[in-house]
Amino acid sequence: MEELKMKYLERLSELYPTIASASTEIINLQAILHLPKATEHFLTDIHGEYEAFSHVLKNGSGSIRRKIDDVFGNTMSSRDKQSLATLIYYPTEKMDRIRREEPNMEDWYKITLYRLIEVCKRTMSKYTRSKVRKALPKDFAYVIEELITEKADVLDKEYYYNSIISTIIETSRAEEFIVALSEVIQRLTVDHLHIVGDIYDRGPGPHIIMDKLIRHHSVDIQWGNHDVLWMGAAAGQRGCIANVIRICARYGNLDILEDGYGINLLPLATYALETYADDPCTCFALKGSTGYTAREKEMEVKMHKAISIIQFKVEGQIIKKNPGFKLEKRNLLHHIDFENGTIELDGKVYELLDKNFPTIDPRRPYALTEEEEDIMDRLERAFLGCQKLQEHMRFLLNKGGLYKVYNQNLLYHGCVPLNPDGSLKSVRIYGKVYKGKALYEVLESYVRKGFFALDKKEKERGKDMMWYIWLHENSPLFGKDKMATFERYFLAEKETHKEKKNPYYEFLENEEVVDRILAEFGLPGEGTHIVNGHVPVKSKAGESPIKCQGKVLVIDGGFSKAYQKETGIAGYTLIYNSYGLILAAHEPFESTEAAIEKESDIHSDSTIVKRVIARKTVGDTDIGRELKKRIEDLAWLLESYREGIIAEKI
Ligand SMILES: O=P(O)(O)OC[C@H]1O[C@](O)(COP(=O)(O)O)[C@@H](O)[C@@H]1O
Ligand SMILES: [Mn+2]
Repeated sequence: MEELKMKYLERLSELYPTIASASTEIINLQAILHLPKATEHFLTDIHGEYEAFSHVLKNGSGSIRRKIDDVFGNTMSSRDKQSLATLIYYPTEKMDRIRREEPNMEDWYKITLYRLIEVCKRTMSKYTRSKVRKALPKDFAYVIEELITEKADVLDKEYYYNSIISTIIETSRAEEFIVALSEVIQRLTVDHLHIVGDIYDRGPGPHIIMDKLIRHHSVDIQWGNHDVLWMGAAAGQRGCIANVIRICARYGNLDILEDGYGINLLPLATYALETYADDPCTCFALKGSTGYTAREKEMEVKMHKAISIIQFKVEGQIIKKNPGFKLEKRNLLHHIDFENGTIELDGKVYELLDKNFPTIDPRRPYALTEEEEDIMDRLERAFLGCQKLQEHMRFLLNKGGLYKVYNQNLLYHGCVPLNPDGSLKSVRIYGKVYKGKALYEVLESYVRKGFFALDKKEKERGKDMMWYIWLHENSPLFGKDKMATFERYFLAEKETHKEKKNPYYEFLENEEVVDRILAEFGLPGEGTHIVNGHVPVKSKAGESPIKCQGKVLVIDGGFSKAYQKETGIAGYTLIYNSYGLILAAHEPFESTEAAIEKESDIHSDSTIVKRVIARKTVGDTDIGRELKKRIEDLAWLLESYREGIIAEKI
């Protein structure tokens, strides 16, 4: 036998030193292969909406409610079922309310514990004992296991069971126990979470979402253009920093930076107040600014204008530094006629809605003033030095990437850039040409270089590449011909605001093109899907998230409040369980408060995208494939023991 093989066999025999231990492991693994496939959830374009996000995580996009229905059927009223569901989502808060109204808490504890244990049993039924054990809270692990496993050798099961429950109540541990059970149910309902990009921007709590994701037991993230923008900012790329601040200002969310990340915006605020003292900055009105005083609003509007102008200048510099990006056309400041307050674009003269540019020198329009330079300098240091932001970005780097292939599904945020004829578009990145998967891979490598490269030039390239990914026509995460930020602020003519999508979006119903993309990423054949976010699905206008007979699922349903008037719903969750693919469309989420008080849930309207003929098992998944390989190796070890090639190690 080859030396290497023998070495491997020896190593394996250290782990499974006897015939008995190797065969037991084979039996265990075989058993796992036959368990139903664990549930995966896919969420996308969360855009800082942490309350809705957290609710969807808690309710498993309706999965917990479905479990309650399965367990109790008609034996429980719909109201009671909803109460039980709310308790599972928000156990502490719900019990605070119940205590105020319930005359007999002891009775309530008994009934509730009984019900929770039943739901718990159902939730755990498809996992191995060892997996369940790992999910159990330390304090209650033993008791929960006693309660959820059938005790064949205990004669009076009911008595045994009741006495455990009574002891829990007598020792005043009922509420803690209820919280523990609820959390286990939540935890095991969603086994794995996929985030298909855009955690950041528009909504108020991306940093809270990141904290939650970091604590989540099993998650992967495909970066969205907004996430990469924040990554670029955290790496100190000035174009990204300016955009991040501008978007926070636009949505009245500067406190994400100030309170959430502790980034000092005072230099920018003072500068904006001075520079635009008498300027109403009407073009820079805020999109969401509830809870602001008039003075606060005034200040934010001025900051919004100040950082936007800085952004246009800084971007001009990046474009000049990187001629390979071919973005000269997007440099617009030098087309402004500052005397007349107009701009010439493609031979046409437009009147500017705002004519006050005290900080732009018409001879050197892209040069920062001394003060602006100083502000950017400080901001750069603040972003680079913010520990929490760096931690969040490190998490994105570790758990994420630009795309993922998982259980026969291809996940990415935006698109695969295509030519008008549907073929893969070739894109030049720092002098070399890439397309399809290779394009994704080179871009991802540059993102990582932007953080980790030792070579200064490569690191700089990596940083600029993050800005490129944010807004470039050839970026798979952006996929539109231009980002019309300048036009949207300064021009009334709507046609100039138009951002034309890459041909990719026209081919979503074209099976040949879709199959080609899937094959490009190593997924030829049946039973594969593309899961895509980024472009809000206008379900109100009759658009369906299910494209190409279910091969493509575009699941950006507008968690972002700003987009709900277009989409008509509050986001989608795709659920992939052992029975197939289900798409849940959520109705707008009012508030956590209402969810607890009124027991209102995100109404999840579910569509079955695909029902499998035979229930999917672990054996059908990526993990299953790995387990099968392990079984093969173990069988080889076993044979080697039996054939005398290797000795047992007892
Ligand atoms: O509506 P807002 O916040 O002004 O943002 C508009 C900009 O956001 C983008 O839609 C990008 O954000 P998304 O990735 O969420 O689509 C740009 O194409 C557009 O210029
Ligand atoms: Mn996006």
